[in-house]
Amino acid sequence: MASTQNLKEAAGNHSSWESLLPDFPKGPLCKYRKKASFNWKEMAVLIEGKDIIQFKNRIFSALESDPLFAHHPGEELSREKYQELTFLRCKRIFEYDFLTQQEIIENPLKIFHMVLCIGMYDWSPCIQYMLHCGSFGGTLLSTSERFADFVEQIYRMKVFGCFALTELSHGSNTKGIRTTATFDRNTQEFIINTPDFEAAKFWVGNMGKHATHAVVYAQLYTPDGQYQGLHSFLVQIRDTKTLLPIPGVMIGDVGRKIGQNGLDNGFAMFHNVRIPKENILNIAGDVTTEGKYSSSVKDVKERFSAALGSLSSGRIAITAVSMTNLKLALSIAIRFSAVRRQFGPTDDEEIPVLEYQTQQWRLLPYLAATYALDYFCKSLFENLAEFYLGLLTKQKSQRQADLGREIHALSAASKPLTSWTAQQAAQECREACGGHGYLDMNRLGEIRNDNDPNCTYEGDNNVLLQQTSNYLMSWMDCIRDKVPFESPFGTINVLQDYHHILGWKFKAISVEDCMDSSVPLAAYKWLVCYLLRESDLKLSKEKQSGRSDFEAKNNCQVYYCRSLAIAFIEQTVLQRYHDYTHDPNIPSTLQPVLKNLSALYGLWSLSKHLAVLYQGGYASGEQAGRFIQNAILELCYRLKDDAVALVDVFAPPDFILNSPIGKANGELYKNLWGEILQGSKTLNRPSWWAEFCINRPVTGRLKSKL
Ligand SMILES: CCCCCCCCCCCCCCCCCCCCCCCC(=O)SCCNC(=O)CCNC(=O)[C@H](O)C(C)(C)COP(=O)(O)OP(=O)(O)OC[C@H]1O[C@@H](n2cnc3c(N)ncnc32)[C@H](O)[C@@H]1OP(=O)(O)O
Ligand SMILES: Cc1cc2nc3c(=O)[nH]c(=O)nc-3n(C[C@H](O)[C@H](O)[C@H](O)COP(=O)(O)OP(=O)(O)OC[C@H]3O[C@@H](n4cnc5c(N)ncnc54)[C@H](O)[C@@H]3O)c2cc1C
Repeated sequence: MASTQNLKEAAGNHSSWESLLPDFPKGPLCKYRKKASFNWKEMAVLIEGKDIIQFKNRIFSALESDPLFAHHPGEELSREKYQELTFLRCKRIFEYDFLTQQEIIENPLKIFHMVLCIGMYDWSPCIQYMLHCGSFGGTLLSTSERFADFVEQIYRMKVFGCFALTELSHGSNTKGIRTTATFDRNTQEFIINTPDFEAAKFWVGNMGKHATHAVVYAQLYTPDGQYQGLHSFLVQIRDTKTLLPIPGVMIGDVGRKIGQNGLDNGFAMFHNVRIPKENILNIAGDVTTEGKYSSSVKDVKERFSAALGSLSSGRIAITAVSMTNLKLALSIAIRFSAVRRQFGPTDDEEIPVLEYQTQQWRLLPYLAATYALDYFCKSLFENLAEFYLGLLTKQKSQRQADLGREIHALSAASKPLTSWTAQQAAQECREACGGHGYLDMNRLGEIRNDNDPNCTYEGDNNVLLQQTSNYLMSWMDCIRDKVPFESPFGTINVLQDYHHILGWKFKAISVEDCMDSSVPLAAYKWLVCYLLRESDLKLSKEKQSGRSDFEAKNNCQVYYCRSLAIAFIEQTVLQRYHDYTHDPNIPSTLQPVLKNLSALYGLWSLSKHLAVLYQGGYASGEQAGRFIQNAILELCYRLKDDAVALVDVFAPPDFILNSPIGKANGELYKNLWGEILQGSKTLNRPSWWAEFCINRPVTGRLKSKL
């Protein structure tokens, strides 16, 4: 549903938008801006609302005016300097204190807008901040009152935190974690121990150089020798006055990474480190003074879910981080494509590369995906806020448990979908900008490399998709027995009509028929039901042929459960975006372009499943596939004149985007040339000039004499 406030503001008077969103400088992009079918400012107000636009402007201009955030063209920072700068910038975010508690309560979505604005500038300080306030602080905040005073220290940056789950030899398999926490009744302490280096905590963001405290996951043992499963503990790892390691803790940095090098990812080994009894995060279980394990959650599996529950918010955060990378990459590639000219119908008339069908087809579906995923992220964050409120208020209802399961299933698939889409888009945008896309200063390499770990951390994408398909498969008994069911956010309610939907067929009889997202949406509903049925059948067959549960599940992933999880999340994104774009309250000036985006996202995503649509009998004959392909091309064509304005809606200011070829004035060559000449060493003779001019090589001097 469209936000009523945003609808009112979009319908409001145009002059009030002007001060919020100043016009772009005149230049080569004006040609496309004039051709747009809608007013980009009206669209921005509809999508974000004035309050958020003002809030974002406040953050962007604070960063732009602050020398700590100044760009230094042509300068290459060492890793150590970059880590220092990242920390100083993170500290500055605390000094700005952009959000009051009251603002967070009134609109929790502002937290995410704030961090994403900072991430648009550079992901390193943003992720450092999120790990500290979100993964570390948020986990303690939602645990119990016991940590209230400590949480105060987190948000005042008196301590600095990290989240330590992964070990050198175990990441995805969290049950395989080998760090131990043994309760000592005599001293009322837990003893945290790393059995050997393969069980060292590894990859932990902030741990490498500066975190003072960690949420450490460990296997709990009570004094009776009983193993109580995976739990988390608050452990001090460095002295807050000296940043030297606490006795018994060996900590270090894992080294240079492919991206995000401002962040210090680290490792730690604990040699019988003692922590107070109160430092167990009593989310699902606790230990009494006598050393007895107590838990209100009787089921071991449920305790495990609760111990890992805080990962869902991280996965939703990463969904939003990836979607933001789409915005950055597309802003650059589309502005470039609208100005860059190559070839033309006549020798003396070259046309912008955006006019080429191939360029449109390579970029515009990602633009449509950005709009659909942006809307989805916000709706998912609202779902998370509802779940989080329940956690904070200690809800123990069945609904709260169901919310947790659904949030887990959604976040375990939304992270893969969005991070992979951004990964592919960043590469496509890089190539779409030709050689200039490969220049570091144009930022597409940085976006691609910084996005890359989104596919791995907070759970490897392929592993996470199994969680979503497990959740979907868990409804099969209800479906078979025709027992009514529903989920709190309604995302699985489509399965209520499973038997009926399986009889559906592709019905469109022309390309024009396919130009609305209702067509791909219907196909997706069938696809989800079909893949669910096939996955279930495959699992039964595997079991019947004598395979163990483990083997059977493993043999059902490729083409079955994995595809099911992907189809489900794409269908969910499309359903929400379709409903939004077809809301009768959307201004008529914006609805046509929004509907085109929705249709393009739906058809383009669906086109990757064409083989299955035919295989399962939903589509038959040549026409269905041809209609879908032609509709995609037609939508790309219809959207190409809107593309620049659509990017203007979400592109951050030039200072933040920091890409000469992506600047809002479209002066591609002037911007690029200017930036190159600003480099402090661009025109210098190399410092090693004498190696050529004086120390000439003696050809063959080192040739083997054998
Ligand atoms: C001013 C500012 C204030 C801000 C404060 C406000 C705070 C608001 C909170 C916002 C938080 C924002 C956080 C931002 C963070 C952004 C960080 C970005 C940078 C990234 C850093 C990276 C950090 C990391 O990588 S941490 C390490 C992550 N590691 C993993 O994710 C490991 C992946 N593996 C697993 O999770 C599991 O082992 C899994 C899921 C593969 C399961 O393995 P297994 O096969 O052993 O178990 P199952 O049998 O499948 O599961 C049993 C049972 O449990 C259920 N379950 C599992 N996980 C969850 C879960 N997370 N939630 C709920 N339920 C879960 C599972 O479904 C099963 O249930 P059944 O019903 O039995 O099927
Ligand atoms: C930049 C970065 C920052 C990180 N920050 C943190 C942090 O702050 N805190 C923290 O605790 N961790 C952190 N991590 C670790 C991260 O969470 C793990 O890397 C992630 O959970 C994946 O685990 P793994 O590396 O052990 O991969 P593995 O589990 O070893 O996976 C290797 C491959 O095997 C495949 N695979 C594994 N299991 C299965 C299966 N059952 N079925 C099919 N295929 C499978 C995977 O798909 C993958 O391709 C970070 C990682 C990175 C890269």
